[in-house]
Amino acid sequence: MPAQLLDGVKIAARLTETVKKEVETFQAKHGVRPGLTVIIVGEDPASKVYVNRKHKACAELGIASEVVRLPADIAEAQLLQEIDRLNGDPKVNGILVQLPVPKHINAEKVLEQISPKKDVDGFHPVNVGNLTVGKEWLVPCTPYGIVKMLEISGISIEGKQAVVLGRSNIVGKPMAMLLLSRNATVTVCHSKTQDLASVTRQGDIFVAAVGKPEFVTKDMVKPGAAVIDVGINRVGDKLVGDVKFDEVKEVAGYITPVPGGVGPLTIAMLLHNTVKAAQLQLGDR
Ligand SMILES: Nc1nc(=O)c2c([nH]1)NC[C@@H]1CN(c3ccc(C(=O)N[C@@H](CCC(=O)O)C(=O)O)cc3)C=[N+]21
Repeated sequence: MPAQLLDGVKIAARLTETVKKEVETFQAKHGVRPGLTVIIVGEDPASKVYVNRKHKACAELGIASEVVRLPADIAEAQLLQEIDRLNGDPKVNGILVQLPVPKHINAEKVLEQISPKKDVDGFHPVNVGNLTVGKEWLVPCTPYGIVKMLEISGISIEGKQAVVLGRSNIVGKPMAMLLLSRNATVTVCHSKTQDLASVTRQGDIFVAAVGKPEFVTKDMVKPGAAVIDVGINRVGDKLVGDVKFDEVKEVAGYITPVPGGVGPLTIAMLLHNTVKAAQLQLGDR
């Protein structure tokens, strides 16, 4: 029997409904709307698409959103200065610097410049540390969205074997932390893992976040597993995930499509984090 499809658009809409109520409560209490500023450096066309999506999603919810567009050749020091300005602006509750940034800019330094209370990506070392000690404060949007999707879909995590393929700071590592704190037995595997398929086949929950188009084949998947595809790879004019969807759906129990899976959840959790950041700054939490 083919896998049940996990519909990210539908689940994101549900999550967004909740955020909308949080925005209304916040506004009633404080008389202002939560505000998000996205900084985009240079002209990457894919980045533009994401940034427009975020902007639109904010508008629908009553979150004030601004986009700061900076030239690709901006000096690092100037970008850091711009972040400082936003750190000090009380109307700005969330700051997101769209990644990747041009090569002459040190991304790590940029992320560390953002005030941890405004770090809606959850990438600042303070927030990484919080997550690691079990304080879920501002949690990276993609893995957080995946946990919400599992919960809403009735896929239990506790006691399960969870396999995370990929160890990025953005997805793999925080994903592992979230699953671990929900009492899964977590394995993180990657490009240097020996006999990879025998490892990934252990996963009742299998999160693929390697950034290689259709890398995960059916022999790598445990029958009945929940397969979560984080990949967004442009192949020609097509968007494909890290999972070979057509064959893996025949063995998996649940599977997310690309597009329409994890991507929309990422946006929903960004909105959630923006409200949460605003609440933190105004002492609601
Ligand atoms: N600081 C930072 N934070 C990010 O969260 C961040 C980033 N930089 N840089 C780029 C990636 C990518 N990302 C996506 C978000 C939503 C979709 C999304 O909604 N995708 C739709 C459709 C995508 C399409 O049609 O192009 C889907 O999967 O159904 C995709 C990708 C956030 N990122």
